Amino acid sequence: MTHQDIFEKYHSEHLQAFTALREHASELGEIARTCTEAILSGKKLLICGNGGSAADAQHFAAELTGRYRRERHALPALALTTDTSALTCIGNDYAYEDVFSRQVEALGQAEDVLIGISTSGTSKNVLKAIEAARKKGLKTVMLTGGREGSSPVADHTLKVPSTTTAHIQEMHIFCIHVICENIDEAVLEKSNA
Ligand SMILES: O=C(CO)[C@@H](O)[C@H](O)[C@H](O)[C@H](O)COP(=O)(O)O
Ligand SMILES: [Zn+2]
Repeated sequence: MTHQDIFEKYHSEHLQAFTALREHASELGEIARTCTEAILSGKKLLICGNGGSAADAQHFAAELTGRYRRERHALPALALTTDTSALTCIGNDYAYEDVFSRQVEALGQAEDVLIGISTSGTSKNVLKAIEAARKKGLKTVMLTGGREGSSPVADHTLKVPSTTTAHIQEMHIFCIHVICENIDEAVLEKSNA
């Protein structure tokens, strides 16, 4: 296959997933509302995921603590994927599936939002983080994909209509940016009122 063939195939698969995502706009709206309400009431977002989704968790948190598109005050969000001492201690002394849930137990407070990102929807550490968050009274959100076997365990779940990890990740980052647009809009509206 030439680059042009690869490009056309990849572009068309991406477009198919992106077009189908339109059907999930209202679920994404619910998720954005959950995150926005938490931020407006002084609560924080905790975000976790593995591999590419760990990068997405960090990207998301940085949009809030740093900035997204517009100038505004810093907002509280934390990726649970960045503290190598915590990750290696918990992974080594307990189990890899506990690396996020243990941090949720330590850092999560009622009405914060835990966002789990998993393209398969089956990563045990992400599922355990959602369980731990529920127990502590956090709101829970899951960004996942359309594969069989991933059943919703969170208060709000967005299943991207694709079964290809790469395209699910591409849709996740789009969704994250839409959530950030909503948060910025509400925060700026409040600070200008
Ligand atoms: O980015 C990729 C593949 O595009 C990989 O790093 C991928 O994120 C890893 O295999 C993850 O461990 C997959 O976990 P999950 O999305 O199924 O929860
Ligand atoms: Zn971004």
